[in-house]
Amino acid sequence: MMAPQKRSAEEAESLLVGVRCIVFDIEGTTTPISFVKDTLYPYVRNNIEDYLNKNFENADLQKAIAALRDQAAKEKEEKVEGVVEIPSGDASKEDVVKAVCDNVRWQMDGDRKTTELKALQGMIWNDAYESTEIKGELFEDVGPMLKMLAEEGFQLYVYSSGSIESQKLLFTYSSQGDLSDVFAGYFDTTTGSKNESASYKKIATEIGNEPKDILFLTDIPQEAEAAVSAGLRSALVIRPGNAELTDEHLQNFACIERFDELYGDEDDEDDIKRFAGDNGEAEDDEDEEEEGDEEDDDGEEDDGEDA
Ligand SMILES: CSCCC(=O)C(=O)COP(=O)(O)O
Ligand SMILES: [Mg+2]
Repeated sequence: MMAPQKRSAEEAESLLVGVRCIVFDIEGTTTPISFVKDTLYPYVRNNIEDYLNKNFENADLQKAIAALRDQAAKEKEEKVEGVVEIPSGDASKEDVVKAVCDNVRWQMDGDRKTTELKALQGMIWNDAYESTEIKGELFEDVGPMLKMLAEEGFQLYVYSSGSIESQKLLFTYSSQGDLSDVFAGYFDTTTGSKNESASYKKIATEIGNEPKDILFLTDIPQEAEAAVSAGLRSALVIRPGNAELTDEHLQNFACIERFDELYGDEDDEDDIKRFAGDNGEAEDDEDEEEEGDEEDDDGEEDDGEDA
């Protein structure tokens, strides 16, 4: 196994030059996989039955159950092995609750990332976050770097398989305080699978930016490849507890271990701020003189109006 292509301050080029938007994956990127596997998922397993019994009449829960039922019926037709069906509305509450618990536990055993499963998980986590029984865990560089990037004018987004509701909960009730303000928007699998390039094209359209101006950060090479196929930039994030990357992935992608490595060497930092943060504000004279007739990465002369 090769050593990660770590970006030292002296030699690394910034990954942020020309970038306007940064899209963050959660599990393995902002948040330890262990938090998801050892805290969030067990909470669902341990509390699902209670949650269903207490909230059974709730309209949103009934919608989530109906979605799981439709998904299971479709997968039964497709002969998906082991699928647990959910009886229809005229079945007893007890039977429906049991089937939903079995279905959810079966899906979680396979770490499935289906929209239907993720929607119900998000609803169950709501109580845990609001009661502060759970706080969204983040790697220690995440909060400060998200705030700094947002202050510098980058538009920040989340794209995770977890439902948008659960993404908002994690960052609102995070171990580093309420970070929900730093994000301009959230995407989940209702936009499409994270392994498909079409999803990233949709995200670019929805946020109104050219794919080339968007950087996607993830721990999963297949997701990075899908983003790059859609014309986005992507870098792999290596965090403690993540799956090891192959030599090929380490060679093909920029890899970072912390978000401050996005900046590369310090000389680039002014250019990065100018591109991302200049929302039409004039540069001061000193900066303009220093820029001279530098060129942008698209080959055009830098007139300071990139952002
Ligand atoms: C949004 S927090 C819940 C994490 C989760 O359920 C999940 O599937 C995370 O997947 P990701 O796409 O962030 O790797
Ligand atoms: Mg991930």
